Amino acid sequence: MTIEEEIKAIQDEIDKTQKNKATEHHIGRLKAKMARLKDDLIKQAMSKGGGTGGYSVKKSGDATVTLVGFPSVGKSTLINKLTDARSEVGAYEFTTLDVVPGSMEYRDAKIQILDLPGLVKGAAAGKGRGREVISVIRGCDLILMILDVFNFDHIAVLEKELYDAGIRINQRKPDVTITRTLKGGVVVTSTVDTTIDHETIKTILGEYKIHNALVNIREDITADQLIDVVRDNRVYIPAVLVLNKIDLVDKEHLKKFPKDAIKISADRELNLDVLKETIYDHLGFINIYLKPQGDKADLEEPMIMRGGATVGDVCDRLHKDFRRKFRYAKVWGDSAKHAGQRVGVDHTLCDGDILTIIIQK
Ligand SMILES: Nc1nc2c(ncn2[C@@H]2O[C@H](COP(=O)(O)OP(=O)(O)OP(=O)(O)O)[C@@H](O)[C@H]2O)c(=O)[nH]1
Ligand SMILES: [K+]
Ligand SMILES: [Mg+2]
Repeated sequence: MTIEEEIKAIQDEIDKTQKNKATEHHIGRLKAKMARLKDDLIKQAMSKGGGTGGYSVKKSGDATVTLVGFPSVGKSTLINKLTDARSEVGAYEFTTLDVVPGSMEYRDAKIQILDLPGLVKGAAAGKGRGREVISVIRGCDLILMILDVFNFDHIAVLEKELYDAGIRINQRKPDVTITRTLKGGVVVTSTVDTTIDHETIKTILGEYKIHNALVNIREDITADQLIDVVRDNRVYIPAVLVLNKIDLVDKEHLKKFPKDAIKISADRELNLDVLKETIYDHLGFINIYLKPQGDKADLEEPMIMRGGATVGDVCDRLHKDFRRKFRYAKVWGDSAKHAGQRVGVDHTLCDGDILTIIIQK
């Protein structure tokens, strides 16, 4: 049996198993097996490429957004309208074979957008340079899932490919920690009621050969989410649904699509301003004002960071040596307990904070 066939066999077994308390732990074991096989598949696909032919994409700007979709949904047409890029457009599939970067300036932010080759079914397992495309997607800050009015049902395939590649869209990392221990078995503590029972948790960990660990659960999670925590190679990225080519259908027909999809025509430039605003909002930028020691803060030109950024992130942005040479920082603003609070690299900043960084000379 090939890995694909094994995965299929396990999926069939999960599908035909009645879901109830008595079978929960059997299903948990099957899911863990399947997750492991999918990881094998990804590894296999990567080694086949021999490590060559990967796209080298230099990140630039304040954040990176990728255009993800099936061939010919209009990704290249869109990047040409949103940025300074000139990516080839064609009425045939796989016009784009490379990653094409563009830069969009919006409000005070410089946003990098990457046009990608079309993703197809089986991409996560390496089809159509799928692995290379996926590794670019894994590194981005926001995914635009591009669909067109003719093939909206492709959404399920896109979601599955991203999922199989370890990309979790519009999810937070579960608030669960697993700490390996030398003995004592698997001990589960939880601060909330959990839907999966402790036996199932142990079974799933056992599938990954974890027989001694402290599992601390602070949020109710599914078996699949527990597997994600065990695997620890998942990325959590926000995504926005974009429906292109709306110029080709009438208003009545458009009502059939989900409300939260941004409906555009890249070619006719319909609704692109709404899309830009949505991109900006989803990236959750914050402004940080730098204040050199003993001097006034620069209130004219804030530094644009992503929400959740730490003092260390600001150091990295300023200079490659800043984190190494860092001594301490002082903060004024919403993140500070008091004006001028002394903080370390792990301190999380808020929008509007004023920051002084002190480094070794
Ligand atoms: N009517 C209409 N056609 C569009 C629109 N956007 C793109 N197209 C057409 O759709 C076809 C495919 O566009 P591309 O921009 O090459 O699509 P792509 O997603 O980059 O395709 P690949 O690179 O092959 O994956 C071209 O013929 C475009 O002119 C749109 O908003 N409306
Ligand atoms: K095309
Ligand atoms: Mg293209």
